[in-house]
Amino acid sequence: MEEEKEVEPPQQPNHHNQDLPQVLVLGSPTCLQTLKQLYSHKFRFLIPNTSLHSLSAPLSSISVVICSASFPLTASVIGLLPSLRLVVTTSAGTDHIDLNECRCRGIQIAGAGKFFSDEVADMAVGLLIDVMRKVSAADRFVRTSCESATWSFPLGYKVSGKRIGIVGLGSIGMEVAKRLECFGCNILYHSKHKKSTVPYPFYNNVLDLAATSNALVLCCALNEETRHMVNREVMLALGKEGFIVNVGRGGLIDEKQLVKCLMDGEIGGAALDVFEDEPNVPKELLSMDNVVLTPHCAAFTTECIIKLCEVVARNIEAFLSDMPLITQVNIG
Ligand SMILES: O=CC(=O)O
Repeated sequence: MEEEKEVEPPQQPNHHNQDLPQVLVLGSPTCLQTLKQLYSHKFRFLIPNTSLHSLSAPLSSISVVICSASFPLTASVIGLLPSLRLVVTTSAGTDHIDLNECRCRGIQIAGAGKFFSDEVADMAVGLLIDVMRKVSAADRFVRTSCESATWSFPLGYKVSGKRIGIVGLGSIGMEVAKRLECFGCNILYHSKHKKSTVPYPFYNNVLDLAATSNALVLCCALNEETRHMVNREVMLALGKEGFIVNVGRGGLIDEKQLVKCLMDGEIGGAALDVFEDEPNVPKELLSMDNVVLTPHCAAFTTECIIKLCEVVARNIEAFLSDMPLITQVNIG
C-alpha cells in the first residue's frame, strides 16, 4: 500500500490532550498517520499496541471507534465497549462490522459512502485492462528478457467492444460502466434490484450474466446473499476466454474453486484486489501469469487520504454535537 505523504500539521491550540474527546482506533486505517497529524488537536486517539486491554484509558470510557475494513468488529469486541455509540469505518464496505449487534445496541455507523467510487472504478478498469492485455505479465517478461535476441510474448485479448457484466450497480458499478462505455463496451449488469434509470440490460442472476459476458467486474457488497455468488458454475459459464475482476470483497468468489478453475484453464484469468482471508493469498495464484493481484488498495490514492480524514473527523464532530452524521450507514 502507498506510503502516506507528510502533511503539514495545522496551527494547534494548546490543548491538554487528556481533555479531548477520546477516539479508539482499531485495525490500521491507511489514513491513520494523516489523521493523527491533522486532528490530534481535536481528538485524543487511543491506539492499542497489542490487545485492547493495553490502552491507557478504561474501555468503559470509550464512545467512539474508528476502524478499518480489515478489523473484524465482532459482537465480542463491541461487548468490551459498553459505552460505544459511534463506529466510523474508513471503508465503504461494512461487512467487517457486526451490524446486528450495532443495531441492537443503538450504535450509529458512519462509512466512507461514495467517497471512493472514482478511485475504485479507475482501479477496476485498470485491472480489467491489465488481466486481458497481460500488462503486469508483459512487465515481468521485459524485466527478465530484455537481453534476449528476440521477444515472443503471448497475445492478450482486446478490451474495447467487449461485453462486460457488472455485478452490483451502485455508485462504484456505475462509475465502472461510465468508463467502459467510453471503450465501446456493452454493459450488462446484475444488482439486487433492477434500476429503472439505467439503459443497461439487467440480469436477475449472476449465472446468466456470466454466460453472456466476456468479463465480470464485481463491485457489490459482501453479505449473506452475495457470499460465494461467483461459484464454480458461474465460472464455467464465463468460460475459458472469460475474465473476473474483483474490487468488492474476496468472499464474493468461492476462492478455492477460482484457484481450481484457473489451474484447469476453465476461465481466462482473474484480477483481484480482495481475497477471502486477507492478507493471505492462495499460493497457487502467485505463479500464474493470467492473474493480477493487488493488496486491497483500490480505494486509496494520495489525493483521497486528506479528504477521507476530513469525512472521519466531521462525522465524529457531528456525533459529539448531536447532529446527524454526514455519511451515516443505514442499518435499519
Ligand atoms: O475496501 C474498501 C472499502 O470498502 O472502502
